[in-house]
Amino acid sequence: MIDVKGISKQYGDIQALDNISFHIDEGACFGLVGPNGAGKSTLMKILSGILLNFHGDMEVNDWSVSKERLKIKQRIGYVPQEICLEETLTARDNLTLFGHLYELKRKALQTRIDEVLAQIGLQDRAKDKVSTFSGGMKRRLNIGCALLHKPSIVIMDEPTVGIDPQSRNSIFSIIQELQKDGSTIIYSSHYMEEVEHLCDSIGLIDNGKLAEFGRMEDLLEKHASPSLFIAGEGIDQDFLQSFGKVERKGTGYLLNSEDSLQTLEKVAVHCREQDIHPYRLELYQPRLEDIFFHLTGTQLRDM
Ligand SMILES: Nc1ncnc2c1ncn2[C@@H]1O[C@H](COP(=O)(O)OP(=O)(O)OP(=O)(O)O)[C@@H](O)[C@H]1O
Repeated sequence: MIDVKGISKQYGDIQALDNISFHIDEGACFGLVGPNGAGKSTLMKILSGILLNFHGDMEVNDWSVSKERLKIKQRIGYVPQEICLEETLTARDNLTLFGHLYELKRKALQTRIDEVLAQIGLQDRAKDKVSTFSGGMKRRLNIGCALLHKPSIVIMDEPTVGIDPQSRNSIFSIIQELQKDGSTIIYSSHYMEEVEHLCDSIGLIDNGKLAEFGRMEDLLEKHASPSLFIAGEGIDQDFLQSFGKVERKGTGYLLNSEDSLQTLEKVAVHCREQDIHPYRLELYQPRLEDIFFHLTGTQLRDM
């Protein structure tokens, strides 16, 4: 169990984190979601024990990060957002270098490196220089370096930025295997679909503040009042606003009302009477992206 207790962090005048508190169950895959600059990396670095100068505390199984930082660090594997590898060395040599940082001994280290190479699917490229690797392979090796000491908590800061869909899927598989083996995962992203796909609990962060956190299914249920999506020629704000609250979404409009099913019937009748033929008229279940927008007024994309 990880307990984050009132963490705040300031860089000069910038309030990067403002009194953040949440908890993560053991074995969970926790997604930290927010737009660029929201404070995700800062929080990840504090949770990893790398960034020391902050207010508040974090407890891992009742150990406080401010008092038992080294003990906690041994249980954590941190995958930074920036690729942190030596390009002129092979994959195996990079892993050996990181293994030495974790003070793993020679024979045990080589055995562990073989296990990690299999885990990240790079056995065949172990002897190749990192400079010959694709972006996705570098990302996987970056993850491998954080797994050498068998951490029970793995913290990954936007590990899929700038890679192709195939590499992304293989990173998802690595994460799912880690979770199956009992690890707790903390995963940050500004791609909502990734988090929906991978994580069982989430924290939504915007402008240094935690807008919401909890189990994914509880959150979806809490914010899940369906609305109506309608699009077509002749359908505009004036046409719809007598039925409820209207907002533009993509090529059409979202219509929020007390009873969306009843509204759908009324809109359908009205369309027939007016000889208007929508090409889409359907109930729309909010996604995490909508919930985030509803809570913060901030879009996750194009920031
Ligand atoms: N070392 C630093 N010095 C000064 N300001 C910083 C520093 N690191 C981060 N910040 C600022 O703190 C805020 C939060 O940044 P942070 O990198 O934690 O956000 P993020 O959610 O991880 O963003 P991204 O998705 O772009 O990585 C931003 O306003 C950023 O400019």
